[in-house]
Amino acid sequence: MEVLSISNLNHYFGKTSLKKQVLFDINISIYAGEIVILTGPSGSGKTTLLSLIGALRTVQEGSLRNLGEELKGANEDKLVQIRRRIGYIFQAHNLLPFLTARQNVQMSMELHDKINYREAQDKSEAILKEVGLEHRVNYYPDSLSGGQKQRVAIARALVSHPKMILADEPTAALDSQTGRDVVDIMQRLAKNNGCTILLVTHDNRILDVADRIIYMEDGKLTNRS
Ligand SMILES: Nc1ncnc2c1ncn2[C@@H]1O[C@H](COP(=O)(O)OP(=O)(O)OP(=O)(O)O)[C@@H](O)[C@H]1O
Repeated sequence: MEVLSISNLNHYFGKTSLKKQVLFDINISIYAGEIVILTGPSGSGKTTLLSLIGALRTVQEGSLRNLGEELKGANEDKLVQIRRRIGYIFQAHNLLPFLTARQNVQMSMELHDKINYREAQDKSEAILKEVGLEHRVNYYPDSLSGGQKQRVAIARALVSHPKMILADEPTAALDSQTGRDVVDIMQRLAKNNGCTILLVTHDNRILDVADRIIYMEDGKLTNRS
């Protein structure tokens, strides 16, 4: 089943004479449960494409259907609904420093779902255990290592069982073993939940987790696998 379908997508930054095209005629389909890595040189447009897919930026030209909804021309309400069905993991994990690991995970559930406090607490603790942080549930981000923070971010992205995970350089700040552990956890949890992962990375050490690798250069896609 197709979860993402992009056709003839173009994107521009700036206006009038400063207008610069950064994405050129992007066409891509991604299927349920696939792990796809998007890689390519710095400045080639990967983050721009990921943010369009994640409904974080307005689609200007072409068609982008994600999770059954057309994002081109979608109103803010629809964009919000789509964002709720996506888990985001970024290089800077964006944990709130004044909340513990559990509270960071739990808060995302309380924002998303109609769920009572006790249930949210249990689910948050269960997913932190799954990422190997059962001993760090009540720690604040400042007292966690980089890899542990990134695992909290993964737990937070996955706790609501999103159909899609979008990850931008999730291992960039990590040493190679920790980076490896983090993607292995993402892969395992996503496979268990039937979730699709689109991961932007420069990190050659993690390319093997992908079912498919898509290469981007100068705003264009080339399929090398
Ligand atoms: N808000 C913006 N305004 C103007 N130009 C932008 C903006 N964001 C990105 N760009 C330009 O768009 C192009 C693509 O940037 P993008 O961040 O998508 O590339 P990337 O492949 O993700 O790079 P990196 O791997 O370094 O993160 C670059 O030329 C960049 O300078």
